[in-house]
Amino acid sequence: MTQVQNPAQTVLSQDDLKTLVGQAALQYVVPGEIVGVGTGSTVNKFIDALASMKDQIKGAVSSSVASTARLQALGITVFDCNEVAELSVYIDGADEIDPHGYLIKGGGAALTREKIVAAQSRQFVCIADDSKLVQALGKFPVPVEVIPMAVKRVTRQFAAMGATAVLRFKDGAPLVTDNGQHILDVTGLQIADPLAFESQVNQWPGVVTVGVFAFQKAQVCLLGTASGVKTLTF
Ligand SMILES: O=C(CO)[C@H](O)[C@H](O)COP(=O)(O)O
Repeated sequence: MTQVQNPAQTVLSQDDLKTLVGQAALQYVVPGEIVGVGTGSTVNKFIDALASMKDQIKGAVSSSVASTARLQALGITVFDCNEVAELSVYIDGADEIDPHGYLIKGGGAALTREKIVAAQSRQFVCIADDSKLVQALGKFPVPVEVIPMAVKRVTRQFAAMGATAVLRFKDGAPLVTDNGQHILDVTGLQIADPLAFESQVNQWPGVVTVGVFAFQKAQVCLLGTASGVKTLTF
């Protein structure tokens, strides 16, 4: 584990920690290449920092409509995922990070495209404040993107394993993702084996993506702490 100190020992807000890790992630961006970009408030800090490198990179592949809009507003070219065979690095946040680099993601409802871009990248660098580091995944409700006609069926399948799935709403209606699907937020899960859990839920008809990233885990995590940025490698 390496650590960048906060020499003045100033009190850092959660927003400051996100800014710190967003800037620290620039060291993983390869000049002349296309970078994979995630979604969320921490990634927004990375996108803002990336603007300083926009003339050194070819552009980005984005994981959401929101990130695409932010990248383009800063003058960064956004490529379609199908135009790019492989990315050297994918930078994204997380809702939970365990000691193996397994993640829960999808708090921002972008999990499907995030998993696709992560799978297309040689290295996943996760950026987060230290509140996201946990011993075991599952306190944060696991987002699962589901085709609308399967919502009730998948809800019953989670109930059969003793968990509770709740349909996510936005502005008084079921949230519709960038892919036209819904999100179930699942609590009461025991995720002893994230790889097995991801495999199992992936097989249920109607499930598009489960927000446990075990097959697409992080290789590096830049964690914002009161004393600076800690680098964890998995
Ligand atoms: O998975 C995500 C979006 O689908 C985000 O990366 C995750 O929710 C963390 O977001 P934030 O940086 O705002 O805490």
